[in-house]
Amino acid sequence: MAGGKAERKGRPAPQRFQGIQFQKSKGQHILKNPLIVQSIVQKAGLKSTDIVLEIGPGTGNMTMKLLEVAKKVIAVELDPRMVLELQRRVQNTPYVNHLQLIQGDILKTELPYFDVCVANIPYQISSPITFKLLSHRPLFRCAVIMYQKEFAQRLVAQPGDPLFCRLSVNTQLLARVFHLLKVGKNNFRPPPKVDSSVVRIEPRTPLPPINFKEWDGLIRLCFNRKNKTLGSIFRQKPVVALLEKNYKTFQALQDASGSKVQEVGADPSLLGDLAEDDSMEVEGDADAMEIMEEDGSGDPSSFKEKALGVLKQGGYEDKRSSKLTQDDFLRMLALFNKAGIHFT
Ligand SMILES: C[S@@+](CC[C@H](N)C(=O)[O-])C[C@H]1O[C@@H](n2cnc3c(N)ncnc32)[C@H](O)[C@@H]1O
Repeated sequence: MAGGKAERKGRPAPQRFQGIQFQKSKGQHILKNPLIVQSIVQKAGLKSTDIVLEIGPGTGNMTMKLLEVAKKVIAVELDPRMVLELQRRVQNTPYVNHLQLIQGDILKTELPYFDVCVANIPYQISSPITFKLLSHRPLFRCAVIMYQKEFAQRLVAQPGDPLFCRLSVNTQLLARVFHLLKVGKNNFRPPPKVDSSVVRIEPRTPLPPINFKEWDGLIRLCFNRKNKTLGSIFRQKPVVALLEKNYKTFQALQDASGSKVQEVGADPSLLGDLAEDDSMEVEGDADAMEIMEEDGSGDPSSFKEKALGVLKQGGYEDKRSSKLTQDDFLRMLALFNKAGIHFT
């Protein structure tokens, strides 16, 4: 049994399984409650024809259940000790030819074709793996993934929720997301410090025909200070300077080409960029920007007035990003781009 003897001198005994010591640096928290494993597999709604991608199978508690239902499981595991353990576990079972085990880092692995992804992932790769899946083509049917509870809450947060953020907007642009199940820390061995939640992700198809770099530029800017009005964000000197620079570059490109510059369409390879979980990188910190905010009494023909004019036209000037819907952001981006204002 994992853990072996009880605690020695107040230190928790090392957590082991079949001689394997679990490594926190690899997010190795094994799901030990069979009822939770069963519930996750059942909520994935698998068909007997499905190819399932499992990320981080570990010792294979979920893998064995997936093999009972799916046609094939492709499991990508970083730790060679876990790969050996899972190979040992599946051999001499009827499923041995239905499991393809790949040893490697899922973030560096070219994803194979799969219908459904089911995974209890290491939480440190939550954001990049979510966007890697969502930029994979052909699209999968759904993903049922265990995340740290707070991350899951941000994924599904709606406008007006305190946790509504750039992650919520970007994920929900690409997929419908549903909270399925809360999972307490004691269902894992060793127990992590945080609670967990299982989320279902269904990719949207087709995606809105927008340039994702432009989209992300706008969303970063808006969520840099999500509780400020958009009018106040677009009055900040560094923001005005950045947008004006983009504007001039775009105009120059148009002049040089002698025609309208082609907009980049909905290219899924650009989706990976949405994974970075920080806010807009306009030079200067938020407090400094407060001081640098323009007073609004400037030259009406200035670039700042042009940008504010777009906000007014759409009725956004007094709105806050924390309360805006996906459609609001899409409409705002279209208005800015129509006025020649760009975010990349
Ligand atoms: C939270 S454990 C889940 C284990 C098992 N699926 C379960 O539910 O009991 C995460 C697993 O992902 C593996 N892992 C960590 N980083 C990984 C990566 N970058 N690529 C693939 N697997 C990874 C760990 O070695 C570990 O086995």
